[in-house]
Formats: sequence, C-alpha cells, structure tokens
Amino acid sequence: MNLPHGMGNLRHDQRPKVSQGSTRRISSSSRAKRDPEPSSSAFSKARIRSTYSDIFTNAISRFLLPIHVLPRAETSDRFTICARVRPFFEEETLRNDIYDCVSTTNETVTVHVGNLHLNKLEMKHVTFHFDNIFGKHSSNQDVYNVVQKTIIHSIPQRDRLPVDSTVFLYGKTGTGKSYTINGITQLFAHDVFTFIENSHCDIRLGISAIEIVAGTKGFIVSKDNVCDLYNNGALVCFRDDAEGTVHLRGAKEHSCNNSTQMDAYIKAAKNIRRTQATARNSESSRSHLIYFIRIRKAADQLEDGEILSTITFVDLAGNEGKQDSLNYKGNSDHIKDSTSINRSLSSLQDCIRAASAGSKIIPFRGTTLTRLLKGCFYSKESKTVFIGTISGLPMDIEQSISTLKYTGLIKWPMEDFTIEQTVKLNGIL
Ligand SMILES: Nc1ncnc2c1ncn2[C@@H]1O[C@H](COP(=O)(O)OP(=O)(O)OP(=O)(O)O)[C@@H](O)[C@H]1O
Repeated sequence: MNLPHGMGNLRHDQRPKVSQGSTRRISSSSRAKRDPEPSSSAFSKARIRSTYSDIFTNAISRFLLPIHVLPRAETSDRFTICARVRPFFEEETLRNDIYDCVSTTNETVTVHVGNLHLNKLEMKHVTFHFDNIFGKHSSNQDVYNVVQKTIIHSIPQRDRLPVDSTVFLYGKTGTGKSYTINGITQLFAHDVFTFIENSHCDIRLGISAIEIVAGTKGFIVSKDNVCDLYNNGALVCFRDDAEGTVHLRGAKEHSCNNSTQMDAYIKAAKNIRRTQATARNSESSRSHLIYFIRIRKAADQLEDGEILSTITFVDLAGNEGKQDSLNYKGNSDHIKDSTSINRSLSSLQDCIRAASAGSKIIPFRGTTLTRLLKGCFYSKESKTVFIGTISGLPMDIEQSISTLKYTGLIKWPMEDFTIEQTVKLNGIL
C-alpha cells in the first residue's frame, strides 16, 4: 500500500490510531461560515474542553491520519510553507485542564478540536499538509536546515545569479516567533561567511534592522512608522526602484566582516525592539522586526553601492484574536497597535496570495509592511519561507487553526492542504 508522503517515514505501529467518523475537505467558499472569528464563545469552548478533558484526550489518542490526506500536484518551490509547534512550558504541564491538542508528522499537523454540538460532544480533527512541519521536539537547527536551502539562493555563485530571499515568522503571541527567528539568524550569522568563501565571489555583507510601529494621530491609526534600530529608533523613509529593491533612506547599514560582528548586530537590534509584557508573553513584540542582509559587490565600498541580492528576515508582531483584545480593555495604545498589526497582516496575506497565484496586480500599497517587502511579491525568481507558529493548548485551538489556514493559503487553495474529520463522542449532556 502506498503510504501518503510524510507518513512514509513512520512505521505502522508508530502512526496515530484509527478514528471513526466523517472526513471532508474544506472548501474555500464555506470557510468563513464554519470558522468564525474566535469570540466570547471561545471562553465557553475552553470551559467545555477543560471539563471533558478525559473524553477529549481519549479521542485524540485514537486519532489516525486519513490515508488519502496528502496527494496533490507538485507546486513551485518559490514559497516554502512550514509550521512549528512550540512545546508546553513547565507550568502548563502541571495544569489539569491542559492537554495536547496538536499532533504532527514531518509534513502534517493536526489540530484536535473538542466541542459541544447539539448537546453532544464531538471531536473535529483538522489536518494541514505543508512542506515541512516542526513538532514540539524540533530544534532551531532543524528549522534552519530548511531555511538554509532557500537563503543559499541569495549567495552569488560564479555560474548563477543570486536572487532575493525572505523568511517570515507568523503566529499568535507567545507561540515562538522571536524564539525561532533569534535561533535561525544566529545560525545564519555563523554560516554565511562560509557560504561566501565557498562562492569564490568578491562580495561584502551589510545589515540594517528596522521595526514597523503603529503611527497614530489622536485616536486614529495613521500610516505606520519605520524606525531604524541602529539609530535610536530614528524615523526612516524608503523608496523602491524599478526592480522592486527597497532602499531605506537614512537607515544605518553596518558592514559585517565575520560571524561575530553579524551576530552582535542581530542581537543589538533584537534588544532595542519594542516589547510589552502581556498576559501570554512577558516580552511580547509590539512591532514587526525586519533584518535586511544586503549582499553587495566588494569593490563598491559605498553604503549605497550595487546590491546583488537581499536576504530578509521578518519577525511579524503577534496576531491577536478578539479574546486577546479583551485583556486590554481601555488601553487605547494597545488597541491601536493591534489594529495596525492585524491590518498589515491581512494585507500581507493578500499580497503573498496574489504573488503565489501569479497575479500581475499585487495590492502591496495597502500597508507599510507590504510596501517594504514589495520585492518578495514581484520578483518571480525570489524565494520565500513562511513559518506559522502555534501552540497545542486547548484554549489556543481557534487561533492555531486560523494561523495554519493563513499560512497554507499563501501557497494553495484551502482544499489542497486541509482535511477535516468529525467524530461523534459518547456522552449526551
Ligand atoms: N520551540 C521552543 N522551545 C522552547 N521554548 C520556546 C519555543 N518557542 C517559544 N518558546 C518560549 O516561549 C516564550 C514565548 O516565545 P516568543 O517570545 O518567541 O513568542 P512570540 O511568538 O515571539 O510572541 P510575541 O508575538 O508576543 O512576541 C519564550 O519564553 C520562548 O523562550
């Protein structure tokens, strides 16, 4: 029997156990109806999940990935779509109402959604099939090994022109975006000079780091501000050229001659970035952080000398559902931040989807974030890795599903990467 790929490397006895129930693909048209925004009802859902945790954990332990989940046509390698599941913290493992609602293989992640429907308990297993899944036990090195295959295309070779590459981290607050980007940029800093040496090309590296923060006029959220993290947060203007390369006017670019320097500049930007303690994360990022690693001709020592390619690392601010916003009632700054962040994330998805569908019209002018990343959408040769981060907590289920849908839709129509099975559980309430 042909095992679906992703399951091929699991022995039969290692695979999750069979579950009974209906299986269906999710169509894009019915998506909105069945997946409403998490709302105050999410609280009652959380209560149901905690009250009937025994029944739900039993149903999760009997889950088996449907055999026909995976076949799909080969798609281009311009976008690599991944998800990472963060492990539970120690304090979470000690709580009775918390159990793991996510299971993974190398290419699939399944979110187990326990619910009460018409007074009966049911378990919906929603499986997402991506290019790579990093489970709870994966390390930053595992993530970097995949990212490296993409960013290597930006290093010039004698027989090949370099292309731009971008790595995005997207997910709910506290799911490990910054943890992942810090890990992979550190590994990148360590490796990149070896790549350059092996390329035998005369090139030099420069790094700039900016954050995008919500601009406000009174009560109104206006155009976002771009701040230079290497110049005390000074405001930066930018323009793009015909090739789509964005030039930051007034942003400092530091030349890096070795790994230690590169690593130090990466850490310096991270430490200056705007963060705020929230209910979910003591150091929650309230801005989008972007590192631009410019690969320039070595002969051209000027700061604005010819750019051969750019490697961009984007740590997006945490997206927030309605229930998160309820924690900040009355904090108008936080609400303005959230509005701006959610608007730019939604615009980013529109742009990446238009780009992956090969559309000539890409709505990148909508937000500062998408204007800055224009090159990633316009250049057909550019390569992008998009990593959605989630947690397996019962109270995060709706957000995890929303993150995974957002992430997958970048590359495929919904029915090509999602499958849903519903199992009716014993117990009438
Ligand atoms: N894979 C992981 N392994 C171990 N610890 C992790 C992992 N992912 C996240 N963490 C820990 O979880 C906490 C929150 O992670 P992090 O700050 O990266 O979240 P975030 O998604 O960037 O949140 P925000 O959007 O609020 O900035 C941190 O203490 C981090 O060390």
